[in-house]
Amino acid sequence: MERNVVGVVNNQFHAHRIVVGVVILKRAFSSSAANATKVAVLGAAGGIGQPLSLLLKHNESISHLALYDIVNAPGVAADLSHINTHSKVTGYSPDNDGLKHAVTDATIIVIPAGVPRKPGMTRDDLFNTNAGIVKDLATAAAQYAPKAFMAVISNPVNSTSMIQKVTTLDVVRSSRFVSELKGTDPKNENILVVGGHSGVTIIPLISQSGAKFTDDELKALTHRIQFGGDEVVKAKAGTGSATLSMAFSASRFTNSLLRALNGENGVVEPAYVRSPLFESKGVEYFASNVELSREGVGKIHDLGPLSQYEKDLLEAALPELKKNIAKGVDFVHKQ
Ligand SMILES: NC(=O)c1ccc[n+]([C@@H]2O[C@H](COP(=O)([O-])OP(=O)(O)OC[C@H]3O[C@@H](n4cnc5c(N)ncnc54)[C@H](O)[C@@H]3O)[C@@H](O)[C@H]2O)c1
Ligand SMILES: O=C(O)C[C@H](O)C(=O)O
Repeated sequence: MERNVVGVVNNQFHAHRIVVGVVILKRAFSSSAANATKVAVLGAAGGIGQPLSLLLKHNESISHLALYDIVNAPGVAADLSHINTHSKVTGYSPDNDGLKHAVTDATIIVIPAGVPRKPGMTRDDLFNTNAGIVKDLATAAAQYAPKAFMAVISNPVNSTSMIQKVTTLDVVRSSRFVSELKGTDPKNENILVVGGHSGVTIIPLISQSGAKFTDDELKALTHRIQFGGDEVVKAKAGTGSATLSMAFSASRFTNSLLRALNGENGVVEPAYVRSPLFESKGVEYFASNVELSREGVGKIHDLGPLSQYEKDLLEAALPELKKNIAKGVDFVHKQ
């Protein structure tokens, strides 16, 4: 979903652009595919890949889970395959055309492959390494699975994706952080987060939830949501960034996309997609609520009413987002 992030590109016609982005949309989902749904996870042996694969093993809509990584994917697959849910699990390494076999006939390809941050690094510092990894994987996906929808998790998603779940993680965090402050059930706290997925580009629209906070509380809460990833990077002290909450979020997004591909109406998730919302300001990709459909991205929702505080957050986010997007686009053009 990788352009938690950027636009929806039909990879049949824009295969060379997949590089930057992550996700891609595609064509109509056939009813036979609905009965035999293969999901491929690329980077499946990593900190996100393993718990994500575990969660997907529990998804009854998936008939085949194909796991690929440069290390250990066959072992992870063997382990998961003993879980008594109905889906088949297969694991692939780069040997013997493993990547090709992993993605062929996939309906959805989720990409958590890549290097995570260490304390003191920004997501943007990961660009040089991760853009190349995503490019290689997305190129193979375009070649062997041209109909698949791709969801890219690899950071910096503001620059690497075309439709992503990243905003799902920000929404999951916001719900939890607000419920902690108010002492409520997080299931009832639906906080929309729009923009992008890095620092000031993360714009929580808390006013729409009806929750009342003092100015200081609101400022602190907004900062915590914008820098929730840094909180985890710091706590993990050099051993990685968020994996379990990201796996949960990616699993939620994948499940929503499967429901929409199977014909369910009204499935809405925040997603970073090519968007008309701020195109006139030169920002071509923007995360907002998106109705998922058989075609991937359906209706892109407006932001709704914003408080003055949120309007100011938006003004601060747009120039940074524009820069992030330009970086991904430049990378693609140089290939
Ligand atoms: N979008 C988000 O909200 C979000 C949240 C958390 C983490 N992330 C990003 O996700 C990425 C992965 O994080 P992690 O904690 O799982 O890292 P990790 O290092 O634990 O796992 C990454 C996995 O990718 C594999 N890999 C590397 N190159 C590969 C290639 N060419 N093909 C296949 N597999 C390859 C590695 O072998 C490893 O198993 C990082 O870039 C991180 O910043 C994004
Ligand atoms: O912070 C990171 O680098 C990982 C991820 O983007 C997050 O928000 O947790």
